[in-house]
Amino acid sequence: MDRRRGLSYQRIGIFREQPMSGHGEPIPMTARKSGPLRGVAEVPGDKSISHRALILGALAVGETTVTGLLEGQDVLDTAEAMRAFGAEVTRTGEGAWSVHGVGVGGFAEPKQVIDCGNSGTGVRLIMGAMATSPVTATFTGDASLNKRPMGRVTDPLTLFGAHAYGRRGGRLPMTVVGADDPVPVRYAVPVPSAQVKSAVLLAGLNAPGQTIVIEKDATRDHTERMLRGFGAELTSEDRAEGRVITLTGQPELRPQTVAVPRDPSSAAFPVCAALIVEGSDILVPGVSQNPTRNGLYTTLVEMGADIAFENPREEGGEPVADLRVRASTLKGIEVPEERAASMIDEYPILSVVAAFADGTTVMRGVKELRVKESDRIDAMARGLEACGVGIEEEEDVLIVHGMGPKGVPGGATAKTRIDHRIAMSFLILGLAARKPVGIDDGAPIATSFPVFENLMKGLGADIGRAER
Ligand SMILES: O=C(O)C1=C[C@@H](OP(=O)(O)O)[C@@H](O)[C@H](O)C1
Ligand SMILES: C=C(OP(=O)(O)O)C(=O)O
Repeated sequence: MDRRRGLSYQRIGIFREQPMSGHGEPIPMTARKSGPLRGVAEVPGDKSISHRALILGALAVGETTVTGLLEGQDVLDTAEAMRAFGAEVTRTGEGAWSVHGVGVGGFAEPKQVIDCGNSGTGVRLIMGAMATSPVTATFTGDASLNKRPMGRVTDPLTLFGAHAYGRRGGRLPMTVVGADDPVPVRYAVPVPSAQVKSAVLLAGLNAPGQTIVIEKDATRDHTERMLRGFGAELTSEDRAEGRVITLTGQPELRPQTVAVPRDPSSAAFPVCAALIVEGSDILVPGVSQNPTRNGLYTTLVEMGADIAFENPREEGGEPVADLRVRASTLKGIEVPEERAASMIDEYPILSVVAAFADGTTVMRGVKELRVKESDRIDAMARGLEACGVGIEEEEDVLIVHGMGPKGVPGGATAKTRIDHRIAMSFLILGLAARKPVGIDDGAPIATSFPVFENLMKGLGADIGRAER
């Protein structure tokens, strides 16, 4: 611990010794080779859409009701944050929530530090949402979130007139002083990031005039869809420079009824498990097929996956389908770089599937994985190597040499590094590897997929807590 820095934070009165949020005791878990997976996997609501429903509900005037909200810790932390900014947020039933919003520009100043736990989406979107209101807030998170870069969000927020004071390197804990007289901004997002884009758009809500965001590679568009749904004037055009999104500031947002579709990033785990566990045949209903999110599914089909996209329809303003998935013989492929944004959270589980494929899978353009809950390229590479899989890695590339019919040896314990997706990926690997695969800590799974263990067991997966 840097004592000098700790003291100076205390002197300026911002960073008193705040307890860092955590996930309690580690939960070691083990997965073993399983018989065919069968049944229906009803995965929880979309995490990205759940955060946005709470934040936009808090910025609307009147009562927004949400059904199918993901009740994972990341989203619960956002709910708590919205209360701290003055919204009334109530759970009315399973996945059913009510938000009485305070209106654009109506945020109150929080009386306590905002703890966003493990959630990059939560902290970055909330910073954006408050940055153009005359309030000051201090944000913190767990040991993983406090290592992640926040400058990518606070840089554009300062253009609106906000100020940010954090640890060196733009790390949490960080205090954001909202602009008294915000100005609108034109901003080309330098990294492919829906969180940065969304933070700028949410800040633009309380700036007069038009805020324009340009993204070279289109990232998930839930913020744009939902802003329109809440009555904001927003246009999105694909031009030579990329996707140009124009938002007219200071709208009165109208409260909505939001039905959150199921999360394609969570669905990825049972889907990929069914593909690699011999004889499996499962149904995963109502999974969002938003084109800015479905890159994994396109990739799996290219690898030879037997997935039927049944009953395509629209739910909660998003295209959804029921996925019927059967165990498949897969081949390694090159995943095109331009697909990365539409499957950014799915590379860890794709690298597991790739380990069982015949031939090599090359994933390029993936360096954003290094600044997620963990350095996901390193976490997957080390864990897969320990399980007997050949890996090559560069700053922006991950290559997996599939074991094909030989199968994956397994027989190792992977470090999950406070990263839910790493934890779930290695448990899925264990279901099809020759020897059991352990993880040192399954607790982070509760951030995005609290029912993961029971859902997978319900399909027939041999997953358990602690060594047996
Ligand atoms: O906007 C969002 O809801 C998210 C955007 C992505 O992050 P980046 O914006 O950092 O790529 C993704 O990894 C994260 O899980 C959710
Ligand atoms: C990267 C993720 O989330 P966040 O950035 O919100 O922590 C994720 O869920 O994989």
